[in-house]
Amino acid sequence: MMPEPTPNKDAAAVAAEHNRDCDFARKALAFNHLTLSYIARGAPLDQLLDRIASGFSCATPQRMLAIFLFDAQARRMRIGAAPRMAPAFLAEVTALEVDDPDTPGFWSGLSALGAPYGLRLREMLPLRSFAGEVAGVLVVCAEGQAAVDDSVERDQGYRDSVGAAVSMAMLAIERSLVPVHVRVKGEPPGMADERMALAIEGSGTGIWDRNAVTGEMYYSRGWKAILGYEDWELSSHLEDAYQRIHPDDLAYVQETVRQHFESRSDNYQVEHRIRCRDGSYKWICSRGKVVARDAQGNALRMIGTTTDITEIKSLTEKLAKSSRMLDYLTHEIPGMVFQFKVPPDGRGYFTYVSEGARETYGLTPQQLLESPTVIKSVIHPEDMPLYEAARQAVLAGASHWILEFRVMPPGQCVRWLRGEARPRRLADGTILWHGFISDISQSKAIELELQEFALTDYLTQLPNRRHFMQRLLEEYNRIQRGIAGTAAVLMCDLDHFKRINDSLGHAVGDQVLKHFAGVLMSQLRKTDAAGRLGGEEFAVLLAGVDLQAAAEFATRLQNCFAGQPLWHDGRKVEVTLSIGIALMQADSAGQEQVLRASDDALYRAKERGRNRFEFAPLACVPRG
Ligand SMILES: Nc1nc2c(ncn2[C@@H]2O[C@H](COP(=O)(O)OP(=O)(O)OP(=O)(O)O)[C@@H](O)[C@H]2O)c(=O)[nH]1
Repeated sequence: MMPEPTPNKDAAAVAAEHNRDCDFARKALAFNHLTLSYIARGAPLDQLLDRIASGFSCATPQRMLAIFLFDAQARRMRIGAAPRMAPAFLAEVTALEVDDPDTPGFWSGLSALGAPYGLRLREMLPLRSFAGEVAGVLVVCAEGQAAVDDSVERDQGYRDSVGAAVSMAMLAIERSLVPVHVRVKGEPPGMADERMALAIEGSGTGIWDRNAVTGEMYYSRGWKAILGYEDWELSSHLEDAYQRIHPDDLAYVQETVRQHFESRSDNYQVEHRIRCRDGSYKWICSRGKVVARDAQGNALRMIGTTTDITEIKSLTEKLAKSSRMLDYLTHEIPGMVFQFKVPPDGRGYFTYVSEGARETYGLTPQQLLESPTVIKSVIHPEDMPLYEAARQAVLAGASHWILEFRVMPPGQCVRWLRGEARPRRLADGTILWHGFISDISQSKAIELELQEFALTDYLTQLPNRRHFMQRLLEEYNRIQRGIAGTAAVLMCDLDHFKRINDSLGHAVGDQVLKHFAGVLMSQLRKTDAAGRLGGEEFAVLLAGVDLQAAAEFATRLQNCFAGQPLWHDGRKVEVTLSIGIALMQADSAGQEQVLRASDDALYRAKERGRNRFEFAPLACVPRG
């Protein structure tokens, strides 16, 4: 109760004190209401008594409150709640033998026990059951050796607190005596089909029921369990419910509810975060529906279910992450990543194509997904047989796929691509190919350049020995297979070339070699070939000719070379040419042997005075 104002206090001080008292009374009332609602919902007795004792200690810090429960059979006390009291003292209390806690003798005994611990017993009130039996005692103690300020006990607020604590403790004790099955009877309100509700609860889903007019909420036991609450916990106020929703999700939830209340959606469905008892957040999915409206269409009642989707959310997030990662990888790496599926029926199709399809084939991923044959429209015609053969091999179940081929996307220049893929065989016979297409145009250009470099004589730009010998072998094979007739092989050597080097210098010698190469090339047909075999030695292959035609060519070449001499410092650099000729035919032992025979003939031409040609006698060309 509010103390009487003293005459020397000014009005402001009195008002402040009054406000403090009102505030205190409001808080105490709210605390007691909540405790009573916990009692009504059957919260465990120990937790209730603890709440009552702690609440009292908060309101009256000068005193300590303990509740001891009496077991008449064992004539012992057990601790109901005793926050802040020494464990040794409590141990002695439980060891104390009590005939009847409702006697002055018990008071003295308990006082004596507390004294050594600095506890001075101020009140001891019996807690009676409805049947009138003493079920326990509520004890209030002062602490310390100093003189006790007994004005505390005279304060009406204190008296009210003690009274409330006693009443609530008695209620809690009485409630704890009611069998459980009696307590759960009658809930949940508004659940027409209890079995259905139980089934839903059994599946880990919670049920809620909202009075849309008063804002009162009913939560099922399962709903509370999702958030880690006991069945007797949680208030039924809508404001409290909204406070549990993650602040970032609140507006979205409220807006969705509003829309459903206004009949703008058939169902209410939200996914949001909600605060649990331990302060952590869970993701939940709530689905519901307004089940009753008034004549004006205003929502009266809404029922729904809540499912914990935290794990699904985290899995979804993980999946999204790896999918994003895949996208980043396939988008950022130049080239096209794909998955190609070949079912047992042998008709293959793409199941995944990355964005790289645009830069490789000049086609969209969608085009490839719709039909893999669209690729054929951009394959270089010369590489089509190669590509088709590789495709057939893939469909037939090859063990790998590696192919370098050219494409000509519309409006773009020719590009070299390299494809590589490996198969994975599934149990049903399906083969999944995973592969990668890269644009190798740049490296291919370098490779071709190097190839050219490796096969070309740097000075004259004629094929070098290796290249010429390849060409000679090809022609020999053609003759062997009967595709071509005879061919002539000519070995040409500049006469006294050393003298030019010695007299005019090596650089002029180089120019003479280049000049001769030019003259030689000018005399060749497309089907012929020439090469610089080394030094001032050149070889010529005249396809499809006999010795007569070869002799005519040799004469023409010599005349041509003589008729177009190189000029140096205003003077002609006159060089003549010796040639040895051998015939390559079907029965020749090999291209090397034919070349050697022409070389022998050249040697004879040199011997016989140079600037002339000689035939290798047919008998001298080894036969196979
Ligand atoms: N300038 C220049 N000279 C070269 C090159 N390769 C070889 N030679 C020279 O060609 C000359 C060939 O001399 P020899 O083998 O004696 O032949 P020759 O002087 O032509 O005499 P015959 O062949 O017997 O008519 C040597 O002096 C080589 O150094 C080259 O790439 N450039």
